[in-house]
Amino acid sequence: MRIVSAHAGTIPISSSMRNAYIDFSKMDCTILALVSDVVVDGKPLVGYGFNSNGRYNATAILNERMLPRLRAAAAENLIDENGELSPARAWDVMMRNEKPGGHGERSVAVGVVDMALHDLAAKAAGVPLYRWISDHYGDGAPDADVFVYAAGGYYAPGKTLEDLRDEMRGFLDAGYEIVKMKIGGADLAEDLKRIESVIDVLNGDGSRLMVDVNGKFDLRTALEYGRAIDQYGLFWYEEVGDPLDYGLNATLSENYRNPIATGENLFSLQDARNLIRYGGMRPDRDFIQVDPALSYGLTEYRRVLDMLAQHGWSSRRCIPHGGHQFSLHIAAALKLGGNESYPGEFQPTGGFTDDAVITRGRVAPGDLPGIGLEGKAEFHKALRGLHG
Ligand SMILES: O=C([O-])CC(=O)C(=O)O
Ligand SMILES: [Mg+2]
Repeated sequence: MRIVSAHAGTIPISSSMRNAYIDFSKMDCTILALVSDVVVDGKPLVGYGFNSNGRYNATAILNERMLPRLRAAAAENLIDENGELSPARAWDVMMRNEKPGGHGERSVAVGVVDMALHDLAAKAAGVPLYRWISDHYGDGAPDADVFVYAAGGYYAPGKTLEDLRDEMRGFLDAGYEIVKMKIGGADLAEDLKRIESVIDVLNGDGSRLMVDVNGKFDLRTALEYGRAIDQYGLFWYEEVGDPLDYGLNATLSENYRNPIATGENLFSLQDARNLIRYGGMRPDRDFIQVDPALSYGLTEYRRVLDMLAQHGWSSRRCIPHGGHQFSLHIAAALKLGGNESYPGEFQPTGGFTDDAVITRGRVAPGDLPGIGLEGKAEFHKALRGLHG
Protein backbone atom coordinates (compact mmCIF):
# COMPACT_ATOMS: atom_id res chain seq x y z
CA MET A 1 0.00 0.00 0.00
CA ARG A 2 1.11 3.55 -0.69
CA ILE A 3 -0.23 6.81 0.69
CA VAL A 4 -0.96 8.94 -2.35
CA SER A 5 -2.03 12.13 -0.61
CA ALA A 6 -2.39 13.62 2.88
CA HIS A 7 -4.86 16.37 3.79
CA ALA A 8 -4.78 18.16 7.16
CA GLY A 9 -7.25 20.73 8.46
CA THR A 10 -8.29 22.50 11.66
CA ILE A 11 -11.84 22.53 13.05
CA PRO A 12 -13.34 24.16 16.17
CA ILE A 13 -14.40 22.00 19.13
CA SER A 14 -15.17 25.01 21.28
CA SER A 15 -17.72 25.46 24.07
CA SER A 16 -18.62 27.89 26.85
CA MET A 17 -17.49 25.68 29.73
CA ARG A 18 -14.35 25.99 31.84
CA ASN A 19 -12.29 23.86 34.19
CA ALA A 20 -10.05 25.18 36.99
CA TYR A 21 -7.34 26.13 34.48
CA ILE A 22 -8.76 27.02 31.05
CA ASP A 23 -11.95 27.86 29.21
CA PHE A 24 -12.76 26.14 25.94
CA SER A 25 -13.91 29.18 23.91
CA LYS A 26 -11.02 28.84 21.44
CA MET A 27 -10.46 25.07 21.58
CA ASP A 28 -9.78 23.51 18.20
CA CYS A 29 -8.44 20.31 16.71
CA THR A 30 -6.33 19.02 13.83
CA ILE A 31 -8.02 16.50 11.54
CA LEU A 32 -6.27 14.45 8.89
CA ALA A 33 -7.09 12.21 5.92
CA LEU A 34 -4.47 9.86 4.44
CA VAL A 35 -5.61 8.66 1.02
CA SER A 36 -4.12 5.33 -0.08
CA ASP A 37 -3.78 3.62 -3.44
CA VAL A 38 -5.86 0.63 -2.24
CA VAL A 39 -9.28 0.69 -3.90
CA VAL A 40 -12.24 -1.09 -2.30
CA ASP A 41 -15.69 -0.96 -3.95
CA GLY A 42 -14.37 1.60 -6.42
CA LYS A 43 -13.14 4.00 -3.70
CA PRO A 44 -9.66 4.52 -2.26
CA LEU A 45 -9.18 3.48 1.36
CA VAL A 46 -8.70 6.57 3.53
CA GLY A 47 -7.28 6.68 7.07
CA TYR A 48 -8.56 9.38 9.42
CA GLY A 49 -6.99 10.93 12.52
CA PHE A 50 -7.57 13.80 14.95
CA ASN A 51 -5.95 15.09 18.11
CA SER A 52 -8.32 14.47 21.02
CA ASN A 53 -9.07 17.64 23.05
CA GLY A 54 -7.38 19.90 25.54
CA ARG A 55 -4.39 20.90 23.39
CA TYR A 56 -4.89 23.18 20.43
CA ASN A 57 -4.39 22.11 16.82
CA ALA A 58 -0.94 20.96 15.72
CA THR A 59 -1.65 21.41 12.01
CA ALA A 60 1.44 23.54 11.30
CA ILE A 61 3.88 21.02 12.83
CA LEU A 62 2.13 18.26 10.95
CA ASN A 63 2.25 20.10 7.61
CA GLU A 64 5.80 21.39 7.97
CA ARG A 65 7.61 18.39 9.46
CA MET A 66 5.68 15.11 9.83
CA LEU A 67 3.85 14.88 6.50
CA PRO A 68 6.82 16.00 4.33
CA ARG A 69 8.94 13.23 5.90
CA LEU A 70 6.25 10.64 5.19
CA ARG A 71 5.89 11.89 1.60
CA ALA A 72 9.64 11.71 1.04
CA ALA A 73 10.01 8.21 2.52
CA ALA A 74 10.80 5.26 0.28
CA ALA A 75 7.82 2.89 0.14
CA GLU A 76 9.81 0.06 1.72
CA ASN A 77 10.38 2.15 4.86
CA LEU A 78 6.64 2.26 5.60
CA ILE A 79 5.84 -1.46 5.41
CA ASP A 80 6.50 -4.46 7.63
CA GLU A 81 8.04 -7.81 6.72
CA ASN A 82 4.67 -8.99 5.33
CA GLY A 83 4.43 -6.00 3.01
CA GLU A 84 1.65 -4.42 5.12
CA LEU A 85 1.50 -0.75 6.11
CA SER A 86 3.41 -0.43 9.40
CA PRO A 87 2.38 2.49 11.64
CA ALA A 88 5.38 1.71 13.86
CA ARG A 89 7.89 2.08 10.99
CA ALA A 90 6.12 5.21 9.75
CA TRP A 91 6.51 6.59 13.29
CA ASP A 92 10.30 6.26 13.01
CA VAL A 93 10.20 8.11 9.68
CA MET A 94 8.19 10.98 11.19
CA MET A 95 10.60 11.33 14.12
CA ARG A 96 13.76 11.41 12.02
CA ASN A 97 15.87 14.50 12.88
CA GLU A 98 13.84 15.23 16.03
CA LYS A 99 15.95 15.56 19.19
CA PRO A 100 14.83 13.74 22.34
CA GLY A 101 13.24 15.54 25.29
CA GLY A 102 11.08 18.68 25.42
CA HIS A 103 8.23 16.83 23.78
CA GLY A 104 6.00 19.88 23.51
CA GLU A 105 3.14 19.56 21.06
CA ARG A 106 5.08 17.66 18.44
CA SER A 107 3.57 14.61 20.18
CA VAL A 108 0.11 15.86 19.18
CA ALA A 109 1.08 16.14 15.50
CA VAL A 110 2.64 12.67 15.45
CA GLY A 111 -0.36 11.29 17.37
CA VAL A 112 -2.77 12.49 14.67
CA VAL A 113 -0.78 10.78 11.91
CA ASP A 114 -0.25 7.63 13.97
CA MET A 115 -4.03 7.41 14.49
CA ALA A 116 -4.75 7.80 10.77
CA LEU A 117 -2.12 5.17 9.91
CA HIS A 118 -3.71 2.70 12.34
CA ASP A 119 -7.14 3.46 10.86
CA LEU A 120 -5.75 2.76 7.40
CA ALA A 121 -3.91 -0.43 8.42
CA ALA A 122 -7.05 -1.87 10.03
CA LYS A 123 -9.21 -0.88 7.04
CA ALA A 124 -6.73 -2.54 4.66
CA ALA A 125 -7.09 -5.72 6.74
CA GLY A 126 -10.89 -5.27 6.65
CA VAL A 127 -11.26 -5.40 10.44
CA PRO A 128 -12.19 -3.03 13.28
CA LEU A 129 -9.14 -1.46 14.90
CA TYR A 130 -9.51 -3.38 18.19
CA ARG A 131 -9.20 -6.61 16.20
CA TRP A 132 -6.13 -5.36 14.28
CA ILE A 133 -4.41 -4.23 17.52
CA SER A 134 -5.28 -7.50 19.23
CA ASP A 135 -3.93 -9.53 16.29
CA HIS A 136 -0.67 -7.54 16.11
CA TYR A 137 0.06 -6.62 19.72
CA GLY A 138 -2.55 -8.25 21.93
CA ASP A 139 -2.29 -10.91 24.56
CA GLY A 140 -5.39 -13.08 24.21
CA ALA A 141 -8.88 -12.18 23.02
CA PRO A 142 -9.88 -8.50 23.18
CA ASP A 143 -12.47 -7.38 25.72
CA ALA A 144 -16.00 -7.35 24.25
CA ASP A 145 -16.78 -4.01 25.87
CA VAL A 146 -15.06 -1.34 27.93
CA PHE A 147 -15.82 0.48 31.19
CA VAL A 148 -16.59 4.14 30.48
CA TYR A 149 -17.33 6.98 32.86
CA ALA A 150 -19.15 10.21 32.07
CA ALA A 151 -16.96 13.30 32.41
CA GLY A 152 -18.64 16.66 32.87
CA GLY A 153 -19.46 18.81 35.85
CA TYR A 154 -17.67 21.79 34.32
CA TYR A 155 -18.05 25.33 35.50
CA ALA A 156 -20.21 27.40 33.16
CA PRO A 157 -21.74 30.89 33.30
CA GLY A 158 -24.94 30.82 35.38
CA LYS A 159 -24.71 27.08 36.13
CA THR A 160 -26.47 26.29 39.43
CA LEU A 161 -26.15 23.34 41.81
CA GLU A 162 -29.45 22.05 40.48
CA ASP A 163 -28.10 22.29 36.90
CA LEU A 164 -25.07 20.25 38.01
CA ARG A 165 -27.29 17.63 39.61
CA ASP A 166 -29.49 17.47 36.49
CA GLU A 167 -26.40 17.00 34.34
CA MET A 168 -25.29 14.07 36.50
CA ARG A 169 -28.78 12.52 36.51
CA GLY A 170 -28.67 12.73 32.71
CA PHE A 171 -25.43 10.72 32.68
CA LEU A 172 -27.00 8.01 34.86
CA ASP A 173 -30.10 7.93 32.64
CA ALA A 174 -27.82 7.49 29.62
CA GLY A 175 -26.38 4.29 31.15
CA TYR A 176 -23.26 5.52 32.97
CA GLU A 177 -22.62 4.45 36.56
CA ILE A 178 -19.50 6.52 37.37
CA VAL A 179 -19.32 10.28 36.78
CA LYS A 180 -16.66 12.99 36.95
CA MET A 181 -16.85 16.66 37.85
CA LYS A 182 -14.44 19.59 37.94
CA ILE A 183 -13.18 21.12 41.17
CA GLY A 184 -10.63 23.83 41.95
CA GLY A 185 -12.44 26.53 39.96
CA ALA A 186 -14.25 27.74 43.10
CA ASP A 187 -13.24 27.90 46.78
CA LEU A 188 -13.15 24.82 48.99
CA ALA A 189 -16.47 25.53 50.72
CA GLU A 190 -18.31 25.91 47.41
CA ASP A 191 -16.60 22.89 45.84
CA LEU A 192 -17.56 20.75 48.86
CA LYS A 193 -21.18 21.81 48.37
CA ARG A 194 -20.93 20.85 44.68
CA ILE A 195 -19.32 17.50 45.52
CA GLU A 196 -21.90 16.66 48.18
CA SER A 197 -24.82 17.51 45.97
CA VAL A 198 -23.47 15.19 43.24
CA ILE A 199 -22.82 12.39 45.76
CA ASP A 200 -26.46 12.79 46.79
CA VAL A 201 -27.52 12.08 43.17
CA LEU A 202 -25.31 8.95 43.37
CA ASN A 203 -27.36 7.63 46.31
CA GLY A 204 -24.71 8.76 48.76
CA ASP A 205 -21.99 6.61 47.15
CA GLY A 206 -18.79 8.69 46.78
CA SER A 207 -16.98 5.77 45.14
CA ARG A 208 -19.02 6.55 41.99
CA LEU A 209 -17.55 10.07 41.67
CA MET A 210 -14.23 11.35 40.34
CA VAL A 211 -13.05 14.93 40.83
CA ASP A 212 -10.62 16.71 38.47
CA VAL A 213 -8.46 19.72 39.37
CA ASN A 214 -6.79 20.10 35.95
CA GLY A 215 -3.41 20.71 37.54
CA LYS A 216 -4.39 23.88 39.41
CA PHE A 217 -3.37 23.29 43.04
CA ASP A 218 -0.12 24.08 44.80
CA LEU A 219 0.95 21.57 47.45
CA ARG A 220 -0.79 23.33 50.33
CA THR A 221 -4.13 23.47 48.53
CA ALA A 222 -3.74 19.90 47.23
CA LEU A 223 -3.33 18.65 50.80
CA GLU A 224 -6.09 20.88 52.17
CA TYR A 225 -8.62 19.61 49.61
CA GLY A 226 -7.26 16.07 50.11
CA ARG A 227 -7.96 16.23 53.86
CA ALA A 228 -11.46 17.52 53.17
CA ILE A 229 -12.45 14.93 50.54
CA ASP A 230 -10.70 11.73 51.72
CA GLN A 231 -13.80 10.94 53.83
CA TYR A 232 -15.98 10.57 50.69
CA GLY A 233 -13.98 7.58 49.37
CA LEU A 234 -14.05 9.01 45.83
CA PHE A 235 -13.26 6.90 42.76
CA TRP A 236 -10.27 9.22 42.17
CA TYR A 237 -8.76 12.68 42.81
CA GLU A 238 -7.39 13.78 39.40
CA GLU A 239 -4.44 15.84 38.14
CA VAL A 240 -4.19 17.67 41.42
CA GLY A 241 -1.02 19.68 40.83
CA ASP A 242 1.04 20.66 37.82
CA PRO A 243 1.37 17.52 35.67
CA LEU A 244 5.19 17.73 35.76
CA ASP A 245 5.42 18.33 39.53
CA TYR A 246 6.21 14.75 40.50
CA GLY A 247 7.29 15.82 43.99
CA LEU A 248 3.89 17.36 44.71
CA ASN A 249 2.17 14.19 43.55
CA ALA A 250 4.46 12.02 45.68
CA THR A 251 3.74 14.04 48.81
CA LEU A 252 0.02 13.97 48.07
CA SER A 253 0.09 10.19 47.69
CA GLU A 254 1.66 9.88 51.16
CA ASN A 255 -1.16 11.91 52.66
CA TYR A 256 -4.26 11.05 50.63
CA ARG A 257 -5.51 7.49 51.11
CA ASN A 258 -7.94 7.06 48.22
CA PRO A 259 -7.01 6.69 44.54
CA ILE A 260 -5.24 9.43 42.58
CA ALA A 261 -5.29 9.70 38.77
CA THR A 262 -3.04 11.70 36.49
CA GLY A 263 -1.16 11.64 33.19
CA GLU A 264 -3.39 13.35 30.60
CA ASN A 265 -0.72 16.03 30.12
CA LEU A 266 2.24 13.64 29.95
CA PHE A 267 3.04 13.12 26.30
CA SER A 268 5.91 10.67 26.12
CA LEU A 269 7.30 7.43 27.49
CA GLN A 270 9.97 9.43 29.31
CA ASP A 271 7.48 11.73 31.08
CA ALA A 272 5.27 8.79 32.06
CA ARG A 273 8.32 6.95 33.38
CA ASN A 274 9.28 9.93 35.50
CA LEU A 275 5.78 9.94 36.97
CA ILE A 276 6.22 6.28 37.93
CA ARG A 277 9.77 6.80 39.23
CA TYR A 278 9.21 10.00 41.16
CA GLY A 279 5.47 10.69 41.47
CA GLY A 280 4.63 8.24 44.25
CA MET A 281 1.89 6.61 42.18
CA ARG A 282 0.60 3.43 43.85
CA PRO A 283 0.04 0.42 41.54
CA ASP A 284 -2.55 -1.08 43.89
CA ARG A 285 -4.98 1.84 43.59
CA ASP A 286 -3.97 4.74 41.34
CA PHE A 287 -4.75 5.38 37.66
CA ILE A 288 -2.70 6.50 34.64
CA GLN A 289 -4.54 8.70 32.13
CA VAL A 290 -2.03 9.14 29.28
CA ASP A 291 -4.09 9.87 26.12
CA PRO A 292 -2.64 7.98 23.11
CA ALA A 293 -3.91 10.63 20.68
CA LEU A 294 -2.05 13.48 22.42
CA SER A 295 1.13 11.55 23.10
CA TYR A 296 2.65 10.25 19.86
CA GLY A 297 -0.11 7.73 19.15
CA LEU A 298 -0.51 4.04 19.83
CA THR A 299 3.11 3.37 18.84
CA GLU A 300 4.34 5.33 21.89
CA TYR A 301 1.44 4.21 24.09
CA ARG A 302 2.56 0.60 23.73
CA ARG A 303 5.96 1.64 25.08
CA VAL A 304 4.22 3.30 28.02
CA LEU A 305 2.32 0.08 28.74
CA ASP A 306 5.56 -1.94 28.56
CA MET A 307 7.25 0.49 30.97
CA LEU A 308 4.31 0.23 33.37
CA ALA A 309 4.44 -3.57 33.25
CA GLN A 310 8.17 -3.46 34.06
CA HIS A 311 7.31 -1.43 37.14
CA GLY A 312 4.64 -3.89 38.23
CA TRP A 313 1.60 -2.04 36.91
CA SER A 314 -1.40 -3.81 35.35
CA SER A 315 -2.81 -2.38 32.12
CA ARG A 316 -6.15 -2.34 34.00
CA ARG A 317 -4.91 0.71 35.91
CA CYS A 318 -4.83 2.72 32.66
CA ILE A 319 -7.94 4.73 31.79
CA PRO A 320 -7.01 7.18 29.00
CA HIS A 321 -8.15 10.78 28.90
CA GLY A 322 -10.00 12.05 25.86
CA GLY A 323 -13.31 10.23 25.46
CA HIS A 324 -12.69 9.20 21.87
CA GLN A 325 -13.20 6.20 19.65
CA PHE A 326 -9.44 5.60 19.09
CA SER A 327 -8.74 4.90 22.78
CA LEU A 328 -11.91 2.83 23.01
CA HIS A 329 -10.44 0.33 20.53
CA ILE A 330 -7.08 0.41 22.32
CA ALA A 331 -8.77 -0.21 25.68
CA ALA A 332 -10.66 -3.25 24.34
CA ALA A 333 -7.64 -4.74 22.56
CA LEU A 334 -4.98 -4.13 25.21
CA LYS A 335 -7.24 -4.77 28.22
CA LEU A 336 -7.08 -1.36 29.78
CA GLY A 337 -9.19 -0.47 32.79
CA GLY A 338 -11.57 1.68 30.77
CA ASN A 339 -11.92 4.89 28.81
CA GLU A 340 -13.24 8.38 29.39
CA SER A 341 -16.45 9.67 27.80
CA TYR A 342 -17.83 13.22 27.55
CA PRO A 343 -21.47 12.84 26.57
CA GLY A 344 -22.26 15.68 24.20
CA GLU A 345 -18.99 17.65 24.57
CA PHE A 346 -16.08 18.27 22.19
CA GLN A 347 -18.19 17.65 19.13
CA PRO A 348 -17.89 16.63 16.37
CA THR A 349 -14.66 14.74 17.16
CA GLY A 350 -15.42 13.44 20.66
CA GLY A 351 -17.34 10.38 21.71
CA PHE A 352 -18.14 7.09 20.10
CA THR A 353 -20.12 6.02 17.02
CA ASP A 354 -23.63 7.45 16.72
CA ASP A 355 -25.19 4.05 17.41
CA ALA A 356 -23.08 3.28 20.50
CA VAL A 357 -25.17 2.30 23.53
CA ILE A 358 -23.88 2.60 27.09
CA THR A 359 -25.11 -0.31 29.18
CA ARG A 360 -24.30 -0.47 32.90
CA GLY A 361 -21.35 1.84 32.32
CA ARG A 362 -19.83 -0.18 29.48
CA VAL A 363 -19.68 0.28 25.69
CA ALA A 364 -18.38 -1.77 22.75
CA PRO A 365 -16.14 -0.20 20.06
CA GLY A 366 -18.36 -1.49 17.23
CA ASP A 367 -17.45 -3.46 14.14
CA LEU A 368 -16.93 -0.88 11.40
CA PRO A 369 -13.53 -1.33 9.72
CA GLY A 370 -10.76 0.79 11.27
CA ILE A 371 -11.60 3.25 14.02
CA GLY A 372 -15.15 3.59 12.72
CA LEU A 373 -15.28 7.38 12.38
CA GLU A 374 -17.56 6.78 9.39
CA GLY A 375 -20.12 5.90 12.09
CA LYS A 376 -20.04 9.47 13.43
CA ALA A 377 -22.08 11.28 10.78
CA GLU A 378 -21.19 14.91 11.61
CA PHE A 379 -17.52 14.18 12.07
CA HIS A 380 -17.37 12.04 8.94
CA LYS A 381 -18.74 14.99 6.94
CA ALA A 382 -15.82 17.15 8.12
CA LEU A 383 -13.30 14.38 7.41
CA ARG A 384 -14.68 13.72 3.94
CA GLY A 385 -14.48 17.43 3.22
CA LEU A 386 -10.70 17.21 3.58
CA HIS A 387 -10.22 15.01 0.53
CA GLY A 388 -13.36 15.76 -1.52
O1 LIG B 1 -11.18 19.73 31.09
C1 LIG B 1 -10.38 19.10 30.38
O2 LIG B 1 -9.39 19.63 29.83
C2 LIG B 1 -10.56 17.63 30.18
C3 LIG B 1 -10.03 16.84 31.29
O3 LIG B 1 -9.29 17.28 32.14
C4 LIG B 1 -10.42 15.45 31.40
O4 LIG B 1 -11.11 14.97 30.54
O5 LIG B 1 -10.02 14.80 32.36
MG1 LIG C 1 -8.60 15.70 33.48
